[in-house]
Amino acid sequence: MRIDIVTIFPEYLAPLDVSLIGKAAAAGILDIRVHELRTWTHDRHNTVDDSPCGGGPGMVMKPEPWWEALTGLVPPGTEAGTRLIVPTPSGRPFTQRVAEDLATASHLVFAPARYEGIDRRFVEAAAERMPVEELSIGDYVLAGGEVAVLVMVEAVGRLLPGVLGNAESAKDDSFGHASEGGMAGLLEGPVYTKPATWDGREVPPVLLSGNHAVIARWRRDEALRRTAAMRPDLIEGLDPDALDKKDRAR
Ligand SMILES: N#Cc1c(-c2ccc3ccn(Cc4cccnc4)c3c2)n[nH]c1N
Repeated sequence: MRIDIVTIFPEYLAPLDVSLIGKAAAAGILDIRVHELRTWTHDRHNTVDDSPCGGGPGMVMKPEPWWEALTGLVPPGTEAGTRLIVPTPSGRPFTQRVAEDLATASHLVFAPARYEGIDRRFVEAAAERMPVEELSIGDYVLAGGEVAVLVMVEAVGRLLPGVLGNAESAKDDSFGHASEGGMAGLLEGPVYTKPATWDGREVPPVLLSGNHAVIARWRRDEALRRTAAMRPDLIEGLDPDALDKKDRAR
């Protein structure tokens, strides 16, 4: 997967060189390219913003540099397989299901804006050339879209074949599809490691029993318990077929 990120703060995306995503890029699974939006400006001050039409606070990002950037990165006629992602507080929720959908694309272009956002006409013009997703990572207000891009690239990148090692798997992710069984659709339950006793606190004996069926049952019970406590909305949304008889007996 090729990922292009256009921003006025390229240094904000430095974390993508680290850890899981950095290793995936080094392995060639991801081809991540970060671009400075001002590359596509032509005035002496490399202007990317202007005052909002109709008045109001702040500044709005001009459509021209974004359009030139998009056209430079995705020349007309080469849009097949490319999706434009625009982080915005007014977008539809970015969820695990959205991440799974984006993971099927061959090319993602991210447009993290600043100020009050990008002139609407850029999104409208882009949508005539390729699918555009306006996405929000949560119900809080950030100062720009770069943090959202870090979140989205990690959530999507980890789903690509070869990114997670054999020891880890996205199969049982929280928020995954409950219908796939396992913990999918539920929050993660508690995790423990050695020592068996720490601070006078014991690891639950079942985890030391070696009985994998009983351990799996205990873990599912704990996942259900945590989900009911922290995210009852997810319980309501679970596919009934994904709940087995013992779950229903809880
Ligand atoms: N995804 C996402 C986001 C953002 C977000 C994303 C892009 C931009 C670009 C500019 N701003 C600042 C801004 C603009 C308009 C009103 N209020 C604030 C952004 C915020 N905030 N919260 C989220 N969950």
